Amino acid sequence: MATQRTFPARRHHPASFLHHCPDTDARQGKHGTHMHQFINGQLLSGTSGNTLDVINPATSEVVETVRLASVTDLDAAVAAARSAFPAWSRTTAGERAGILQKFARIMEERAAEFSRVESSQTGKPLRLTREFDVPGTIDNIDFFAGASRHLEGKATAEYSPQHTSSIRREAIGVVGSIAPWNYPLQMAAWKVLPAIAAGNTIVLKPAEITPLTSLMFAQALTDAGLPDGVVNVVVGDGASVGAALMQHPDVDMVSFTGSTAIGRTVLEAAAVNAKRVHLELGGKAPIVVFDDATLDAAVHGAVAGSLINTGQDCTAATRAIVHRSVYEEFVAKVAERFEGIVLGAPGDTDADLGPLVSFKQRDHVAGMVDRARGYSKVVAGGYAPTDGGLGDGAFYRPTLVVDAAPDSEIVKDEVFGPVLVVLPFNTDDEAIRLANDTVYGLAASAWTNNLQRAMRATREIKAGCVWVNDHIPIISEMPHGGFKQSGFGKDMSAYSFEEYTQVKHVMVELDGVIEKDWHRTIFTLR
Ligand SMILES: NC(=O)c1ccc[n+]([C@@H]2O[C@H](COP(=O)([O-])OP(=O)(O)OC[C@H]3O[C@@H](n4cnc5c(N)ncnc54)[C@H](O)[C@@H]3O)[C@@H](O)[C@H]2O)c1
Ligand SMILES: C[N+](C)(C)CC=O
Repeated sequence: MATQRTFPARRHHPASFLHHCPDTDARQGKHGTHMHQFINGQLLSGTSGNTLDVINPATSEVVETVRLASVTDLDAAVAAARSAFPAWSRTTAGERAGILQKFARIMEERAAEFSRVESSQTGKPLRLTREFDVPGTIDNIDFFAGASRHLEGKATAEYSPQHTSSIRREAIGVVGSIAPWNYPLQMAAWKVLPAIAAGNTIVLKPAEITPLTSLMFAQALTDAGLPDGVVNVVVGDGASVGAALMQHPDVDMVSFTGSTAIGRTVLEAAAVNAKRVHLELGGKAPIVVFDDATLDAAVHGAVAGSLINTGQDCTAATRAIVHRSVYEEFVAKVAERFEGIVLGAPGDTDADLGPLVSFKQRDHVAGMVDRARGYSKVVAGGYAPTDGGLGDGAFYRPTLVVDAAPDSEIVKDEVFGPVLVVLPFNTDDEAIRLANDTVYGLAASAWTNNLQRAMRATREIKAGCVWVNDHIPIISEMPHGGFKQSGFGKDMSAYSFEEYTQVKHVMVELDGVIEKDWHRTIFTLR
């Protein structure tokens, strides 16, 4: 199934899931539905009194207007999840798998709709959502349907002569999850699926600017037979509703994907009640190109790996660390390919790349590039295009930066946009040192035809994933997650499933005696 997860060799319709809603008249707002909370199996309106427009960043059109959740809405969602937990956690693995299998088939039927809505709320090319986001999500659902039936533990046995010990792997309870805006559908899937497959219930807060496919996802799960309250989606802002979810006394585990800065606050909040924490944070992935690499393959990998999802990918190639003997050629070839990249709106079939998710994100990217001009050289891109109708969107040209010092902002900090910086190296030791010269450790790649070099890179680069001669592919069976300040815990794979369970040791005394041997050894019971 590797093909459906790899980056594909790229006009907007307003998002709509109105036909899933029970009461059209009550729900309609100027730009569509106002029912953007999914609590206890019902689509509801948020009660905070604040609204937020979901905007297609390719066109600046308003897709939907969301009435944001209040903390009271959040409390209702947590209460629904709490009350659904006893029954859901006692379902058999086979029952949970059956619902997930049905859900996967529903998602297949609605794939075009999911792809369209995902593109409209993020500006992503339909090519990307059709070939990557939606099929990847369906494969994930099928994976976790299977994983739910593979509870693992050590063998039951008499490790003490008087007792039989066995392992139970149990659900944790109510999970509070927070997701970012870069892959809204996939992130919802990565949070929800392992949690419910293991028998937990969940309250998910998607990024408030891209909530639509998370709501559709929850609704489709209900259509597949998921009981009310098992999955709840609350659309509210991070500082109030997000923080309240992480601190909620009735939430047993928190799972957060987003920036390292907010991740730290999540960790602090979880410490108060000693909650289990799962953090998937930022990245600054190196792509290390040795002198024996097939250079054109490395150039392709650098272009696709840095520009996927307009660079808004936590594993995106951001720092090309290139042997000095091939450095000039590498820079020239990447710059040429960057210049050839076509930008466009989701439905533009010629387009390779969409816009940034918002004008705010574009300004952040442009600000970092503008500051970098003061200490480095921008050899491709570095501006927001206005020709060909792109002026209405948050577009930014693929940007290549050279001659930056290893400790400069553009090399050290996460840009989260279509920007690649290239650094030269002379020795293998220097390459590995530069690759590890970051607080992040999410992903990395090494490009070489020398087996020993490849093996050294996979062993010595401190990252949760090291690719050899590729950069970006992910697969449901294998874990995704960081080292260092990229967080801890794994998404996807059996590792993720296990994180949403807790291991219980059950020890049964076998002989039925009142005074046990160990009592006599350490007590004189009188
Ligand atoms: N490691 C991974 O798997 C992974 C995947 C995708 C994105 N990311 C990271 O996410 C970041 C980009 O996403 P972003 O800008 O949405 O990140 P962000 O940290 O600003 O926001 C992420 C989520 O946290 C919420 N939030 C904001 N303030 C909060 C608070 N005080 N308490 C609780 N929740 C709060 C937001 O509403 C949003 O839903 C990048 O750093 C990227 O690397 C990591
Ligand atoms: C989800 N993933 C791994 C595709 C990219 C993270 O931002």
